[in-house]
Amino acid sequence: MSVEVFYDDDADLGLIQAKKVAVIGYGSQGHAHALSLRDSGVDVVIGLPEGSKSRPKAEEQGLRVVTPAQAAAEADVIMVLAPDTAQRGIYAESIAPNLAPGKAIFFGHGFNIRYGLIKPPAEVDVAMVAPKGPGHLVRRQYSDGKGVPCLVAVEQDASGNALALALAYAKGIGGTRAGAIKTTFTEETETDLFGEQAVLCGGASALVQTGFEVLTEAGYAPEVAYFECLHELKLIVDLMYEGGIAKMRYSISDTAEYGDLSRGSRIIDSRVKDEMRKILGEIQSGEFAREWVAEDEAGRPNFTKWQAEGAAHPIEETGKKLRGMMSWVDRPITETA
Ligand SMILES: NC(=O)C1=CN([C@@H]2O[C@H](COP(=O)(O)OP(=O)(O)OC[C@H]3O[C@@H](n4cnc5c(N)ncnc54)[C@H](OP(=O)(O)O)[C@@H]3O)[C@@H](O)[C@H]2O)C=CC1
Ligand SMILES: CC[C@](O)(C(C)=O)C(=O)O
Ligand SMILES: [Mg+2]
Ligand SMILES: [Mg+2]
Repeated sequence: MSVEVFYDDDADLGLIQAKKVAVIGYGSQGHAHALSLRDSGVDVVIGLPEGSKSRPKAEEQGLRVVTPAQAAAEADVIMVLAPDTAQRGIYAESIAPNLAPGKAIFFGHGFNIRYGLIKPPAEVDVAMVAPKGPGHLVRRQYSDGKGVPCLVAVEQDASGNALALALAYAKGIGGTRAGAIKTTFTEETETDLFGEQAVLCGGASALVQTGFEVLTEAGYAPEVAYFECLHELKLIVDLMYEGGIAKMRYSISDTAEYGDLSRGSRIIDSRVKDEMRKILGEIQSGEFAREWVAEDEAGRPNFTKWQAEGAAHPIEETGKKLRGMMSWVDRPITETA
């Protein structure tokens, strides 16, 4: 393997325990990083605006909450875990005035650095610790004594110790239990955006919805269509996760495997591959980033419309009804402690 992977023994937790860490934002990633760092013996302060709805939650969970500016002023390491579109404004208003030589600014995703929306001064370390999974799973895995693999990257090494500090941070959230892979801000940003748009979120959601539509429009029961197109996807993906596509194909019937081998490439055909390449091009050129920043600045008209359309899709109503009957779906991933 050509990538460098670091585990617990390669990381010195003492490096991050010796620093004060400000976590800016307390959402999916923010709560996971802050609680796990605290449980790893790190001095953590949360930075949130006065009116933030995340404030009571962080305080109930025993964390000290101050404004982003105060947190940035107090801390040696500032981890920015606010929404990507909010980070540029938070940086200009609250972080930049509180940076000083010897401090470090960390990110959970490289978007703002990769697209030049944030340009930290040369005297500070700039690094990334990006878990390869949703924040609620990051916290749950840490609490269960495990970890979610993460990517680490250094954009600017003013101290000469930025990678060691990033690895210490990764250890504090359980990342080096599973493995921390060294990468760059560019590679993390472009692959993360591609993965979520073409495969994991955009691709998978469209595949599931379209399959459900084809079955129900042909007169099959929505409940049966839901099982075939959504529910069983987890069971199939669990097998892929455990042992790759080969293990999934080993476990399914010969009939399913023949259908997979003979029909799959008719669904994901060369037109789909060309479209994936186009999407990657928009990410690499910065076109997607410009579009998303403009959409956010305009008050997210398309985002809101598409979100509402997705929520109103008939598969959601069917799923809500069916999940209520499934006693084994009893611990939502978004429930963490
Ligand atoms: N979601 C995930 O699992 C993953 C996210 N990432 C990256 O992590 C970062 C955070 O994303 P995510 O956890 O999804 O974010 P969320 O949307 O879940 O949470 C954002 C948090 O930031 C707070 N916030 C909003 N505006 C400000 C502000 N002006 N100043 C300070 N805090 C603010 C929000 O508070 P309020 O509740 O008041 O809105 C909320 O607590 C992003 O860079 C993202 O790309 C990386 C890997 C996976
Ligand atoms: C797949 C979506 C993701 O990239 C993630 C959980 O890793 C995100 O930005 O939320
Ligand atoms: Mg991701
Ligand atoms: Mg992402």
